[in-house]
Amino acid sequence: LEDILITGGQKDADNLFTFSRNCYALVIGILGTGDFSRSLARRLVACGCRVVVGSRTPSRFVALFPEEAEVTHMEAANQADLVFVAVYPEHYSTLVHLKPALAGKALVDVSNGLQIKQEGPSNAQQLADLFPESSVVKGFNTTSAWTLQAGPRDGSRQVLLCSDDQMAKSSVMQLCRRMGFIPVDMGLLSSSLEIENLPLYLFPSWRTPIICTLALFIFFYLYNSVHEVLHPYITGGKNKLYKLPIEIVNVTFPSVALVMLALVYLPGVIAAFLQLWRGTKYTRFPDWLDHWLTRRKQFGLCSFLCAALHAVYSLCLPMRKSARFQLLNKAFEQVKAGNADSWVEADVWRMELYLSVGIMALGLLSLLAVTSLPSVANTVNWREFTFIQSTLGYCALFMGTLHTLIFGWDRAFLAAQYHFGLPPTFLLVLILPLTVLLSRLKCRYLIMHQIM
Ligand SMILES: NC(=O)C1=CN([C@@H]2O[C@H](COP(=O)(O)OP(=O)(O)OC[C@H]3O[C@@H](n4cnc5c(N)ncnc54)[C@H](OP(=O)(O)O)[C@@H]3O)[C@@H](O)[C@H]2O)C=CC1
Ligand SMILES: [Cu+2]
Repeated sequence: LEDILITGGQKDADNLFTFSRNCYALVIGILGTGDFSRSLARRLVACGCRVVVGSRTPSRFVALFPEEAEVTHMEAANQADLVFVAVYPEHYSTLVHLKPALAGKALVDVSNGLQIKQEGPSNAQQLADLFPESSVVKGFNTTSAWTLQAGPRDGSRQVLLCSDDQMAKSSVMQLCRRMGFIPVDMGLLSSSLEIENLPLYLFPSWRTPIICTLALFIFFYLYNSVHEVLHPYITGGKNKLYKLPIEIVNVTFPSVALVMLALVYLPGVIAAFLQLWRGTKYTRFPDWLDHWLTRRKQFGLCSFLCAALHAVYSLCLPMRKSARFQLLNKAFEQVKAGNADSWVEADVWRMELYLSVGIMALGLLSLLAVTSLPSVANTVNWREFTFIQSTLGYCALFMGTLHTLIFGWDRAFLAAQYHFGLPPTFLLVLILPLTVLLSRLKCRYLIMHQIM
């Protein structure tokens, strides 16, 4: 077996060698004259390949292709060593008359599905069934016509490829490198279903975090509107609708940011408790916890976005006309009352501390967000990464909680006076981070005493 593997490998290597040497002399066929075909032809011509384009009506489209490319009838595909099928899969069956011309050649299926498919056959497998004598390679569907045309400088460089025929796949990989892309071997043709689904996914790992952010935002926004707009209107007939676009949004964002940040660390705590409870770390977590643990980065980035927006909104608060009028009115009332000094030491200190802690929390969150980028994360080792993401993350959570505490403690009691009970906002915003912080300390204690 080893012998076969070695000689097989040698043969492959030889083939690759002759292929790469002949790449310039190689004839690449493209079926179809659509957007994809045009961009691909341009790219191939630019890297020195000979291109033959097969069309049902060549005369109509010849002007759209670079001069170096030959646009002829479909049957011309038999001149090519490797053929790209740039035709929609619905029309594959109209190509069957090319079966003899395409026999023994590598066919590249670049098509995308219209919807996410859980079960096969994929487009590439259907093409392979139609052309059993050709070797089908799936690839380039994740590369847009635009990327092909602009060249790989300005777009994604990875091209995912799969095929049952190792030789055909190697040739396409080689061609890929010639064109400046990075081929990624995805294995056998059965992977084609996954490759076809890839461009159709809509932020799959972001769905839960975004839904959570939106739900929390709506909840806190409604609560704050009732508290700050509806309540003064009903009890005092005051019109406070002007608060809706900025002030209410501004007090809503930090609550969402803090709860989302707590939700980054909560699953880790639950997981640690679960392991302690079970007395082992060698059992699987339930699916929901698994799902939650893998989405922590997205939760954190949503939290960062809310915190950053809160900072921008806060900076804009004094710019508003309403703030200026309120300031003037206050000043006038003060003059009328003959009060020369409105300095309140406790209020001053509270504001200074509250702002300072808030800025620190935002700074730490930015650090967490930046180090979550793959290119930055790759430059730190595992210990450094956990130090930043875990220790500094808890610091950010602590500072954020402190920020809310200093700002909101008297509001909570104020609201209690209005027979509102303790505002649920305040409760949720404080209880969740505090629980996480406390249980984290407890976990540390348990681990330190080697109970795990
Ligand atoms: N556009 C893009 O950015 C990308 C496209 N793709 C895939 O590439 C393939 C082609 O896409 P695109 O170039 O945009 O599509 P177009 O509609 O622009 O082109 C399709 C071409 O197919 C040819 N064709 C052959 N047989 C038939 C037939 N029976 N009926 C209709 N047309 C036929 C036509 O050329 P003629 O009239 O000369 O025969 C036509 O120009 C698709 O499978 C798509 O999923 C993949 C990634 C990106
Ligand atoms: Cu704040």
